[in-house]
Amino acid sequence: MDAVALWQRYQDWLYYHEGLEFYLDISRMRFDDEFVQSMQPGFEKAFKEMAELEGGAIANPDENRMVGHYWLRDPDLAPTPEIKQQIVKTLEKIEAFTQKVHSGEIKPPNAPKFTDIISIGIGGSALGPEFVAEALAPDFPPLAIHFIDNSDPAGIDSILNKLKDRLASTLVLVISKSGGTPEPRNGMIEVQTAYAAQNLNFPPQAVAITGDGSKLDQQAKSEGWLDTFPMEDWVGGRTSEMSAVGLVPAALQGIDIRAMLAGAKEMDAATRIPKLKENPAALLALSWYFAGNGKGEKDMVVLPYKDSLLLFSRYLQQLVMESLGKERDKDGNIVHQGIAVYGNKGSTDQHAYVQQLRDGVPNFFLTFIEVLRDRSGNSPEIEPSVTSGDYLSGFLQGTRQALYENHRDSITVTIGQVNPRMVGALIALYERAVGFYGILVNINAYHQPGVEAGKKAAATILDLQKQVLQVLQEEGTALSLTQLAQKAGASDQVEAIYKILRHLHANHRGVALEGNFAKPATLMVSAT
Ligand SMILES: O=P(O)(O)OC[C@H]1O[C@](O)(CO)[C@@H](O)[C@@H]1O
Repeated sequence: MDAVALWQRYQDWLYYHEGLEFYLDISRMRFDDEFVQSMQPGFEKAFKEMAELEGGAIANPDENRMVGHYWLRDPDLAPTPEIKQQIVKTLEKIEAFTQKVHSGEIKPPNAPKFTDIISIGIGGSALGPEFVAEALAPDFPPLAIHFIDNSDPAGIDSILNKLKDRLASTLVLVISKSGGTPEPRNGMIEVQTAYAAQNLNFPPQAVAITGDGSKLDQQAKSEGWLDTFPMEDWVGGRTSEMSAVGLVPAALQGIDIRAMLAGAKEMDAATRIPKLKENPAALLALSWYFAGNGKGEKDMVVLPYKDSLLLFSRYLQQLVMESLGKERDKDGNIVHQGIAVYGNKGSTDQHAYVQQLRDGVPNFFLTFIEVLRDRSGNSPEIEPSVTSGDYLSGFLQGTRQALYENHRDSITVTIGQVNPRMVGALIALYERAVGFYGILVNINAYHQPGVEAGKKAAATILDLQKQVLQVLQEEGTALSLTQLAQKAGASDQVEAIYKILRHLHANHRGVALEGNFAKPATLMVSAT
């Protein structure tokens, strides 16, 4: 297609939302009218099912749950007055709590005000708050946030060391919908231990955000924690940014959560329109389907040309891959669905992997995210009539063009600026696009059965570790790995036992390994 035809295609397919100052350009996806026609029945179904979901249908049948993240930003849509009340009350409670923390009315026992937050959570209980903090937190927030989103002792130390002198004024948010996920539980215990080491009383500085009646909820209530906020049963982890999970940390950092909710509500309204060309989420889902042939054959590379949106691709990774990455469709057929997502930011990534994108294996499509406003205030000129922002903008256009010329398709999302309203809108846009795509490919986008397998296997390893340690202590003599496995009743688990022992040995955990480490079968193990 020549430049004139492309310009026409751009205009034919441009979606623009005036209220949000939001543009979606899918003109550089090479679908034709016949493809669009063929997708119409799928979209009819998607619009209908999405309306049912918003109306309170059990859209996650495996877990017998409603899917209600859309109600969080428009409580009038909630299917019952009780749910509506719950949403409104939680929001008011978050605002009242935040105001009191900021004013010092709610304060830690040994300091005049809270200065910092440690937010402990993983997956959907971390990625949204992390993305939003990076995108929107002011340079000097009322409370500075630090995330523990893993069970890595060195990572936890790094945060605790930085906060050593400020633990007395640090508020701890423990975020877990289930209240039983091991990583946040471990993080919480590590932080509690650090508080105890400084003779600080943990409960008056701790807040739980969790499902009603969960283990964490019970603990917070029985120990008299500072407060608890609910995570509703009908909100999934990866769509929880606009629930207390995302709103509490955002509000505490001074981010305008009402604006985030308003932006999401506006985008929800736009993506509720049952017409493909007038619905930006449907246009995204159409493009994803086209790119990967409805089978995820191409990866989604997300490249925001704005530093503050760095974590958007990481956030989308969970939203898209945990939602769409499914072995079976809704009829039980094996389909192995999904779309792989990666990316960081432009133009930075142009000097990392864009070489391969341009010239290498064509197994992806791109999503450029362009932000029109360069900065608040004026820019100095780097060269006559050229600013750094002009360069960034030029790099985006240039890369889009160079990739297209080499048959690499792309979507471009353009927004006026990165502010709470727009971040809310972007989250809402992708939540809906994922929902539509899930319906198009007939999978349940709201469960995550695959994650359970890894969790169960990890629990088995930890049980095996306990068994092995017990045998070693009882034996009191050096054993080969095979002997130890036999005595532990796990003859088929020699490799797992070897890895457990190697880790314990490296950490001086009462286990000595001797022999040739290049030939693990020769190793002898004893208790120290
Ligand atoms: O909030 P929770 O219950 O601790 O779960 C954390 C994450 O773990 C998962 O259940 C599985 O990874 C995610 O869906 C969820 O966001």
